[in-house]
Amino acid sequence: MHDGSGRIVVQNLTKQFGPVAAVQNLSFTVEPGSVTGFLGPNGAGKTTTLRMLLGLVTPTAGIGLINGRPFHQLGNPARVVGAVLEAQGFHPKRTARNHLRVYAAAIGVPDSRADQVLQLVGLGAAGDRNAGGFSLGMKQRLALATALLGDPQVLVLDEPSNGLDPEGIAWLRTFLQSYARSGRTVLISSHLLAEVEQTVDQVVIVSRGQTMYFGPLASLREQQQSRVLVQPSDTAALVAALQAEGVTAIEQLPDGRIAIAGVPAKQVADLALTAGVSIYGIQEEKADLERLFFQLTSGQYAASGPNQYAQQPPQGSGYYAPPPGYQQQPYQHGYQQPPSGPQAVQPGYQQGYQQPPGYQQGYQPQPGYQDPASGYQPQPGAQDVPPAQQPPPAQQPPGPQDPPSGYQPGQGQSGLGGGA
Ligand SMILES: Nc1ncnc2c1ncn2[C@@H]1O[C@H](COP(=O)(O)OP(=O)(O)OP(=O)(O)O)[C@@H](O)[C@H]1O
Repeated sequence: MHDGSGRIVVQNLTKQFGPVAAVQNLSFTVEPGSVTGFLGPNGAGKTTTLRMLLGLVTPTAGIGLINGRPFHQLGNPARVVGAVLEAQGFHPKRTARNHLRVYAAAIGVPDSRADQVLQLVGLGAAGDRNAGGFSLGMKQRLALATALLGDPQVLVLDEPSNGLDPEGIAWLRTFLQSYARSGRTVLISSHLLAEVEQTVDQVVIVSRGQTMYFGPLASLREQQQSRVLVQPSDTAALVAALQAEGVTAIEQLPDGRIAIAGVPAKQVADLALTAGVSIYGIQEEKADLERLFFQLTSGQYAASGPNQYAQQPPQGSGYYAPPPGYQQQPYQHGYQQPPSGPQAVQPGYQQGYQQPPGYQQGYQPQPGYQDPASGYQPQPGAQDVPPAQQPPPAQQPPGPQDPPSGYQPGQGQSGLGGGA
């Protein structure tokens, strides 16, 4: 039996697809009560990791656990984990309500749950419409509704904001935060930090299948450092003057300016004056999280050449500093060598999650839901279906409502926990 903790543990997960190292030694933990963002550029290995966690891909090495168990040992996984990997695969001629009823029957929850989850995701008025006519955003909501059918303790969503309009994104944010604050676990992937920045409490940032950062978003924010952007009359002379003063975090910008981190603008201007360099423009720039994210992940496809002014980044400043354990390479503009091994994950960030203020407010769990610590209870009605009458696990919903061709259990509407 699983431990009911709501905890996701990814331990040294590795997946090699022939020559492609999709995921390399990835480790992180997601605690209940939080929304965790799983972030990285296209091809970073996010989907592969989630698919391994959901038992859809066999790891080359390592393990993914939900409630202390691999997915296939969860019993009726749809009651533990709801997942959306792709908002695809709905039968186009099936109404949203019927789609949900098929899956409700497959996991042994009553038909009435279909209407409940339609309401939950804001599709209450669209239950009689065929899913084939849904917009991408509506399909995202329907996929989420499917994932919620089993009233799961853990939600795993791959790029859930795809196709949502701004109102939909705001709605999803509130929904996921409320869901987490009711004591559940939410893991969402995205390739855009900005998209989830206001939603997530902690982040796992991956690049080229490796962990670049794992910890609270607040700590990542604290690592930011402002830069001074300068347009000097003689760049080489100013760089030499800065380096003579021990200033090494200097970057050549494409527009001809140089960016200097770790020193105030006044010091740069004074140094320039002493060196006889005129300043045509100077500006203090507050680093934003997006740029830090880009710097952590840009190695994946970066093709920029070496920066002629590049020096070793300042240790511990957090601005360019990679996690402890990182083996320093000659620093290149826009390029960060990834860390190797689990020790690259910042140790302090693995500490227990602190419940955010307002915890237990917001999302109201289904009646009958109990805190995981006291044993997870399926929602009322679910247990009304005697085990003998329960349909077999939802490999394929039966009969005339068979999924469209190309459907694979666990894809698309994998609210059944990847095919349960
Ligand atoms: N079945 C597969 N066979 C071969 N290579 C694969 C397979 N699945 C994924 N890959 C490769 O593994 C790497 C990671 O892919 P993955 O889909 O996990 O990344 P991602 O971070 O989810 O990207 P995106 O944001 O674009 O969805 C990519 O290089 C991809 O081409």
